[in-house]
Amino acid sequence: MNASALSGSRSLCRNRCAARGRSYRPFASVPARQASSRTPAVRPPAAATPAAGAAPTASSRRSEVSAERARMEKGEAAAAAAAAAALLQWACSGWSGPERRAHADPDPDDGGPAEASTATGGSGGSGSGFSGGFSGGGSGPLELRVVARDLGPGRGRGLVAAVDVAGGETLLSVPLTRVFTSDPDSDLHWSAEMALRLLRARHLAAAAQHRGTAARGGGGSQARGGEGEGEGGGPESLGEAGWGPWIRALPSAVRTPLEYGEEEVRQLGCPYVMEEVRLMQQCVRDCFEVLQPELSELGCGWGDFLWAVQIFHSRCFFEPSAGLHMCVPGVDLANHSPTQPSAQVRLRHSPGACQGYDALAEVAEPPPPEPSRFELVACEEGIRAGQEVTISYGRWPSEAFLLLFGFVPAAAEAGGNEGDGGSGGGGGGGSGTSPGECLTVFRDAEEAVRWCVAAAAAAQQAHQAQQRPQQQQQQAGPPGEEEEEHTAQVQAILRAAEESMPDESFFNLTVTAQGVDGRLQGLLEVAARHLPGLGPRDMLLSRLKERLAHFGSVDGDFTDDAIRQFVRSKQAVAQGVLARL
Ligand SMILES: C[S@@+](CC[C@H](N)C(=O)[O-])C[C@H]1O[C@@H](n2cnc3c(N)ncnc32)[C@H](O)[C@@H]1O
Repeated sequence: MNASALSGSRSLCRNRCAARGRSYRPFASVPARQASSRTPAVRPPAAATPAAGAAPTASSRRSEVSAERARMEKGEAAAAAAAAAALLQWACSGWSGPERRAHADPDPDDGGPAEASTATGGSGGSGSGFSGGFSGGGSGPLELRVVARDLGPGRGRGLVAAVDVAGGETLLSVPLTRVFTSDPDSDLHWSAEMALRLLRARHLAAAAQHRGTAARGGGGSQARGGEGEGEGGGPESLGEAGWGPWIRALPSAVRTPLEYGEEEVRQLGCPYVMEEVRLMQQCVRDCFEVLQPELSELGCGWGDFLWAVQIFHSRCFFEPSAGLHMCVPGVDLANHSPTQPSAQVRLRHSPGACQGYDALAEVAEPPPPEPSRFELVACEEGIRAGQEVTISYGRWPSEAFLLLFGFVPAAAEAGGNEGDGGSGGGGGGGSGTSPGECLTVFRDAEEAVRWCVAAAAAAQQAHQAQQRPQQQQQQAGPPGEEEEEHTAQVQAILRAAEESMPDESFFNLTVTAQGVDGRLQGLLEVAARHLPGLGPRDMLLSRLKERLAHFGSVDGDFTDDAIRQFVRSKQAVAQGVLARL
């Protein structure tokens, strides 16, 4: 029996929607620590030396500094390009997929030509594409159909088709031995456990690289790896030190709300999300406290740990049947498209892992064992040369994107062609929101019903005050009595709601661009039957206006564009529903 595709993109979604704080708390609380800021991606330039005899003017100094900065950025970009190019070859170790080129040493530091050097046709685009690198284990480098390319601020690197690709063609195929996978038996929170292993691997890979460099007399390209890595060595032969090529291609900075200060958390506006962010931040601080002794031995501090945790939050797939988080070198360069992904991922298992393999082996020579592989495959429509290769990370509300990936899909991406600068609408979730976007109206049934009871009481009081101002003052009962009456009402409504919708869970009651969550609608109808004076529509209108007010204005002074995008997306949902009520 041949290899079989086990999972499509739907079940192998990027990460689990662990955006709900409850599922995120791994340990009992230990004392909090102050977050320190991450190392910036671009180091400040070294002091420039003024020309002999001339006192540097402010402007000459500025231009020297910016020239130095540009040189450093170019150097870093070239190193990043080489590392990403080497990564794709390393990741596809043992793949017999796209044909191999008879070996000619491609120059990974040379952006443009390097791209053409492994492509079988035109690159379909100019710019800083990177490919090439060392062999994945055969006689020459694989002629991959994709290259990694820097797509600019706000998107980072991505994968781009180097040639026209037919529908269903495999673009990358990574053995599971080179997939960094969570340990399901660990007592630690999944991302903390993976972070510790990543930092240990980084430490060991750097030491191995240093030894390799020293043995070669100090020469050699960084991207080509250290001791034993050069020709495709990986964790299967080198243990933890074998992850070097992947680690060197990881971004040096990742920014998710785990790095937000209190002011940025407040800018999010929504109390539910603010609470979620604070819970996640606390959880990661707690994990750091627990792991600090082991981290110190690796020479790692809070900044390193935070970086590693965010690497996994922003790059893992979640495989639900085994409950595993998987970070897949090379495939982790694919960006998200909410509506028009050009590729998808799947897991292929080795014949030995397939049902019927043993029976077949009795009657015929079985094929040689193959490791299970994680693959990136072009969608049916195929991909044009030069087009970005994107996948869907899943249909999540924007808080999930924000909390884990640190970005919120832009309205233009949600509704129209990516990068077309259009205003969105249609195609996605409507109103320029991405599919899966929703607005939490109430966290749960109890909060909803308490709110309805309070709103009905306030409406009744306002009405009475209008009718008989004096009498109303005299008739108000003692506060304790009123409280009891409200609690009894809340209980009665909750019981009635449970009876009318016995199979529903009432967690996270939402509205979307398409309409109102049926559970919320049902709950409001039950509440309205018990509370005189307010209909379900009045209650929803009033609560949505309240929720809209939480988000303030999108013209606010946001420090992170992801926050602006988040606020804009939530406002769009609320406004869309309000307009249709
Ligand atoms: C799996 S990585 C993809 C590769 C990444 N761009 C890089 O440079 O390494 C996920 C990260 O890419 C960025 N990203 C992915 N899709 C994006 C999109 N549609 N818009 C903006 N940023 C995106 C986000 O920073 C996200 O956390």
